[in-house]
Amino acid sequence: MSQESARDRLIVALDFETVADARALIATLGEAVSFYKIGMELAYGGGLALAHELKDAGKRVFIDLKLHDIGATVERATRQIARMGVDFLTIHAYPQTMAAARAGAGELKLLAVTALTSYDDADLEEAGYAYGVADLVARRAGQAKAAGIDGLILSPLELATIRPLVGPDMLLVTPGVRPAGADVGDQKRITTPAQAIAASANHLVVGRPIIRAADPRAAAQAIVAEIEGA
Ligand SMILES: O=c1ccn([C@@H]2O[C@H](COP(=O)(O)O)[C@@H](O)[C@H]2O)c(=O)[nH]1
Repeated sequence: MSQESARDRLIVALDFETVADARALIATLGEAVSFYKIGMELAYGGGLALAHELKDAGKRVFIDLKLHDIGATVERATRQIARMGVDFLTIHAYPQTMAAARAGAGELKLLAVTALTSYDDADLEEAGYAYGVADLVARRAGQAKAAGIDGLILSPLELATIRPLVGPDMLLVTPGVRPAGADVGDQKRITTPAQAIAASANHLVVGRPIIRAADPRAAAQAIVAEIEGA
């Protein structure tokens, strides 16, 4: 059971083309949101600098760059990101990548991406994997724990089987979250916020259902209320 407040368990994905668009959303959300994710789209548009602004404003920051390269490069890139003083960084859950990131991370918390939430069994087979989603996520969860990784990115559908495997201290962070009736988009493995929290997610990552909502602040507050009531 997470000790964090419902508000602190929601991470809003700043999936915008420009820093100006991201700043406008952050201003709209105000105190309703305390934790933000900067992913590839915004990072490649100058958004990494926003991480410092967010930290200075007392927010928590998750850098979602899903590092994966030869070990030396991953270790050095992870060390650079750790110097930014952010809270979470994603890496792909390959053993070499996880070991290298661990070596560079210091106090920065690492989250290993097990199987993207836009993938189902057929997508994994097409990509050449010998495992379906359930087996691949379980295998990578075990490897991440052995590598001393702090947490996992997985879909809420895997929480019930993975939590007992990794124990209470591993951070389980789930994209693939949709309030009832929300547009699913390209996500394939989803639940509602309440279902994800009830299944032991520490944090939920939500993008479009908030950032593309007609009233993003109300959408975020509704998800925080759903987390609280779960
Ligand atoms: O497996 C993964 C890993 C990362 N993501 C990221 O989370 C958000 C989800 O956005 P929505 O708009 O709520 O679908 C997005 O930034 C992804 O890059 C993921 O969805 N699945």
